[in-house]
Amino acid sequence: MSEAATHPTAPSPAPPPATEPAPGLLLSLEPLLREWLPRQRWFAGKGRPVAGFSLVAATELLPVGTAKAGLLHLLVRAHQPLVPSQGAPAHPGDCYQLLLGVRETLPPRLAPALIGHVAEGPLAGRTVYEAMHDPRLAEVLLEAMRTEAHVGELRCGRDTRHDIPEGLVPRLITSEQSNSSLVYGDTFILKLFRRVVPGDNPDLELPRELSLEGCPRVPAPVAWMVAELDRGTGAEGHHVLGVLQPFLHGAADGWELALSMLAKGEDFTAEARALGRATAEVHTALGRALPTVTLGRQQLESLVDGMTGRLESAAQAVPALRPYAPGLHTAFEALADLAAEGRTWTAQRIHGDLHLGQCLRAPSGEWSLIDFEGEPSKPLAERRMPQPVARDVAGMLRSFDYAAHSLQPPAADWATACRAAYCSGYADVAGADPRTDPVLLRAYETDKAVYEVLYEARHRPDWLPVPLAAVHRLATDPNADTP
Ligand SMILES: Nc1ncnc2c1ncn2[C@@H]1O[C@H](COP(=O)(O)OP(=O)(O)O)[C@@H](O)[C@H]1O
Ligand SMILES: O=P(O)(O)O[C@H]1O[C@H](CO)[C@@H](O[C@H]2O[C@H](CO)[C@@H](O)[C@H](O)[C@H]2O)[C@H](O)[C@H]1O
Repeated sequence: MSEAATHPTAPSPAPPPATEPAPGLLLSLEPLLREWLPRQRWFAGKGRPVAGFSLVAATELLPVGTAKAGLLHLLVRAHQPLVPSQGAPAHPGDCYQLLLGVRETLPPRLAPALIGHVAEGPLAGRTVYEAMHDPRLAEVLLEAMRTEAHVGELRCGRDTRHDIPEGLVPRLITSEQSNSSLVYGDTFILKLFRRVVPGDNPDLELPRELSLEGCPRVPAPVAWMVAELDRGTGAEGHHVLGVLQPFLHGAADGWELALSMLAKGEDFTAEARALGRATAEVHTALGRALPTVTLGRQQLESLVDGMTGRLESAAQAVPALRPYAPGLHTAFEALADLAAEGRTWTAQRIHGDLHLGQCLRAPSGEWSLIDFEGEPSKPLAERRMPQPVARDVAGMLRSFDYAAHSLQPPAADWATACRAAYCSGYADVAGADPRTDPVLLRAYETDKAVYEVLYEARHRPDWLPVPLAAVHRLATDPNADTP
């Protein structure tokens, strides 16, 4: 550990025994949350008004009364009626993890973290802010994991094979994220999940399994924080709140790397091939570690029904997709035809949302895959189901196409070469080339492109032409995107 990576002053404050936050706490915070929460990038309920909040769990990690800076850990449910005008029943609402700092006054360096000033209730007169911006409070989280603290309903655990040094200096990473991550001394990264659901989060479950399998392609979880909630909280059960893993210092994000090499006219096929190998290594290890199943006719019919349903609802939501729907259906029908002929496929646990942005290349040139949460909008049970590996392969193939669209006109030959190299790399390790199963691959690429149309229409309308171009090809020429 380098000198610069350790804290020069006092040791981190240990989390105290649990204390019950004062009654009326949520009521006093509600006006601030109502204004602040919907503006956060990770807020999943955008576009639907928040009718109110309920407190699922509250833990004082540092007392808010006495210390200079208090730390409150809250799980808060945001209630959002689906169709308020029609008086529809209230949506149960998503549960969010909030880490709030509480001070008398906020020093200027923490101004960007401000949530607001509390007018009444137990915190009246105090300033509430995002605790992760405050190194003093971020240290408390690492210390809780280092000491395997149990505080209220919060439980920290760790893999004792890894040392967690004291006093690593924290910093919040600022990239666009669905969650929030803190880097400690360039040694560890702690991902704090924002929208939390009961059950095993695959972003902890799968990297742990891969680590036990000795698969080096995924950073192994070093520690974790969970909440064990009792009945009566409206969210009983086990909730994964955060995962600490080694920080791959100096690693390049696959998406950024692909764009920069493409812009410079540099060949990316060697990287694409290495990515194919890395994907296959992860799949092979997951296939060994966790159960695999055979998808027979019935399961394939329900797979095809899911794809068809997603296409129909995306076409409802995005008019530009409608002209292509009949052509896209043929991709799913072809899969249904194979199933009707008695063809079966193996399914296993996979990454579930693989694209170039989920791949990190270390300075050594080794690739790692991160972010095993799956598509966050899907229910947890669905994300944890075994699926054909072709789904991850299709995600990566779509990503090469996205990257090619960073140039105008799009670098179609670049994408074709990368897609082929990726499949070859995959075959080197897995022994089976994804291209030998074109019907399944086309069905998954079509499903992903349809998902992307909806995603871009909702989040980045300027990007909509990228998946729409793919949809056009996939709908009009079944062989157009064959790698
Ligand atoms: N182990 C790691 N080492 C270095 N950087 C990482 C690591 N894990 C994540 N990151 C960085 O953090 C960003 C967000 O991580 P990710 O797991 O994708 O979070 P989210 O689910 O919030 O999008 C990544 O794009 C990457 O740049
Ligand atoms: O960030 P997440 O992992 O939650 O994924 C979502 O956002 C991605 C964009 O950030 C989106 O990916 C799409 O755009 C990427 C380029 O920005 C491209 O590499 C991917 O292939 C493409 O699907 C992803 O679909 C969405 O779930």
